Amino acid sequence: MPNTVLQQIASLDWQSLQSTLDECGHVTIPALLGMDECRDLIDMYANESLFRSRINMARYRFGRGEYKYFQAPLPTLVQHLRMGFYPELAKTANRWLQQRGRDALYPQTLPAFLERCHQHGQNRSTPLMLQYETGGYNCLHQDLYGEVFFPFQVVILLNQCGTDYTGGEFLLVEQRPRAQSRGYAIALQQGDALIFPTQHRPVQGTKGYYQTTLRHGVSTIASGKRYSLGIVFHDAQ
Ligand SMILES: O=C(O)CCC(=O)C(=O)O
Ligand SMILES: [Fe+2]
Repeated sequence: MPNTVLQQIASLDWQSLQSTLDECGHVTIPALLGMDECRDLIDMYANESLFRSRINMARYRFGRGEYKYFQAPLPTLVQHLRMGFYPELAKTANRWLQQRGRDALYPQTLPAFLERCHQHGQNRSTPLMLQYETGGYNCLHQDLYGEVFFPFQVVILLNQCGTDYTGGEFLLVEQRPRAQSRGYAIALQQGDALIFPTQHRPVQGTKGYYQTTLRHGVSTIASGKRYSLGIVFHDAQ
């Protein structure tokens, strides 16, 4: 497979994406994947040999639906998405730390960051695919899998809202210190990638930056079946 996704990610307008991330904490990249790539990923879902484990969400009261963690080595497209997004998001992550008077923490490349995960006993791959049927949903949560975690993650919607399913919006809830929480309902289209914070983001206040806490989830699928791909950058314990 050619490195098209790597090239595509590298040629995005990162200056504009970075400033939206600074302002809003999250940003959508429309149609990063084409329909064929989305379909190929959905087809992978049935191939058990590609995954290390399958989670029935209702069993853990995580929601209603199912997800599977990819087995390492990751399929090329998934690996390229993880490799391609990491360096730019590491820059944002380090800039956010520096805004809050902290040292830059994130190495420039994904292999260097994963090496740190491995040193902390986090060896299991975390990119995942999720499948929800009518009535399915994903409770608000954070994807932290150990002491080491990357402050951004990416989700890509793999099928089409309105055609393949209805409902099922991506939800992001931002808890602000000493204030009420704010909710964002993000209606993604097939192939769209959404970058969002794993746990926190800095917000400029009158006396410098303060930190908000984020959780994400998915609203109820009113009809049909919804598929998504989650790119988590840290490996799991
Ligand atoms: O299905 C979704 O859109 C949400 C997936 C999710 O929770 C994740 O990628 O971490
Ligand atoms: Fe998640």
